[in-house]
Amino acid sequence: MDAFDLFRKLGAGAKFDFKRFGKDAERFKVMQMLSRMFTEGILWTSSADRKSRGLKEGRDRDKTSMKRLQHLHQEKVNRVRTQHRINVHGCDVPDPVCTFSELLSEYDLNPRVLQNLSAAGLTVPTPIQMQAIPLMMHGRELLACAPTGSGKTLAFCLPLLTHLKQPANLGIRALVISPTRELASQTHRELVRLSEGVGFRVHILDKASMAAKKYVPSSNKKSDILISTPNRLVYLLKQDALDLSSVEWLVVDESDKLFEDGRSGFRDQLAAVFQACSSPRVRRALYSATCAPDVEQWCRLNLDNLVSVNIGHRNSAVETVEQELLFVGTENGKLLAVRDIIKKGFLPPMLVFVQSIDRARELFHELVYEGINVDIIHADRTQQQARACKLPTSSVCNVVLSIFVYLILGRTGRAGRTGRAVTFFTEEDKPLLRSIANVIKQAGCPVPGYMVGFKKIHR
Ligand SMILES: Nc1ncnc2c1ncn2[C@@H]1O[C@H](COP(=O)(O)OP(=O)(O)OP(=O)(O)O)[C@@H](O)[C@H]1O
Repeated sequence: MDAFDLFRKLGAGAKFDFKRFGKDAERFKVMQMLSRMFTEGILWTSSADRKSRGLKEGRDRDKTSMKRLQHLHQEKVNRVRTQHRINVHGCDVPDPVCTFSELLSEYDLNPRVLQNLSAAGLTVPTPIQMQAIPLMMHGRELLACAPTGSGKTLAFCLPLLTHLKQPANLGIRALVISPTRELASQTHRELVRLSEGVGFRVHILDKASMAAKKYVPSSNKKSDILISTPNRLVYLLKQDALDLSSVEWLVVDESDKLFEDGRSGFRDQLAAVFQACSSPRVRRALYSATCAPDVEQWCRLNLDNLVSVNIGHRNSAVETVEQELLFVGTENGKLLAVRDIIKKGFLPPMLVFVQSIDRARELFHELVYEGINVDIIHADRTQQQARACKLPTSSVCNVVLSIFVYLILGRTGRAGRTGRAVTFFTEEDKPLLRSIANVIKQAGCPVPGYMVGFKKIHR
């Protein structure tokens, strides 16, 4: 029996004085339930009262009060969404939650999970968590877009744990697809941390765990949640070595990366995974840092009664990062500008994003020559080399060169921590400047007016 059933049983036929107790109902967050009971004809004025004043009169009066209260409630919900820049599209969207403890009473969150949350120092949900958690807890299919570092992992982990309730030898019931092994491990860690004391079997499908027999696909009845990269998953599916027919929740994390150019094969992989998750009860959620039109289009075609949630502006830069655009004239000017920033003093570490491996190598040698403590991360380096690239945040001048796209700059502003991002541009970059300046402006950082006035490019 859920909270509404209980409320319905207790309150059936009762009189509710909206004038006197309306505020209390708001305070105790039962307004939605009252309004549902009223619409379903369960909540009335008492029969004696109805008789003495005539049924119609009583009903009409209460209906007006209810409408007014519903209106007030909707206003409050809108205020919360506006304040946290939560944009939703879809029908019958549940209200956002403002505290994790609301999930106990309204959505049956396991108290031990709540305890694990607060032990980890997580007390207030982030905007994406406020809206995506209730949606998934209602079993709604979802496309959730929120900036990097905004807590998307927790936004899907909590509903998965709530949905599964407790460990069961029924096969894999929740599947998370992550684009990289690193992200898969991060999600694995989060799920293990949250489910401590509840006993869920959370497994990661990678070479290491399979070699160590931590996860054996043929005996997947002993697994509740599986996390995997798409390649490995599809490889096993092709060999008929994995049964996904018991999956009830499929989450695709960082879906924009999986759809990036050059990875169009992923769409076929995803289709294969969707097909393998053959249970009629399966629900799907896609999470992503940016709201790419092709991902949105794909979701509209493939998901059922889709709700999309966007936090902030689409493709926006993170607000905790102070963004700056700096004109450096030519390519050589970039090196001079980096040197200048370092000489003026800054709080290490610093990440420098460049466009190619060659460029990273070039800059690396220049900075080493200057006596700067610098390391480099790129795809050609081995996993060990990349892992060994550690950055002590002492007074030593640390620089890491990395190859990423512009918006990943947001990674410096994770979970509310602040950072500074400087984008160098040359004469050649001018055609792209208007779009970048607009993104930075949306994040609330100043940009010279002439930049946003540049001509729009269409492609
Ligand atoms: N409600 C919260 N309160 C405080 N910190 C939180 C909260 N939710 C998540 N975090 C922390 O914020 C950090 C970033 O979260 P997370 O990695 O889930 O972000 P993300 O949106 O998935 O980012 P990315 O797109 O880079 O993967 C983590 O260290 C996480 O523990």
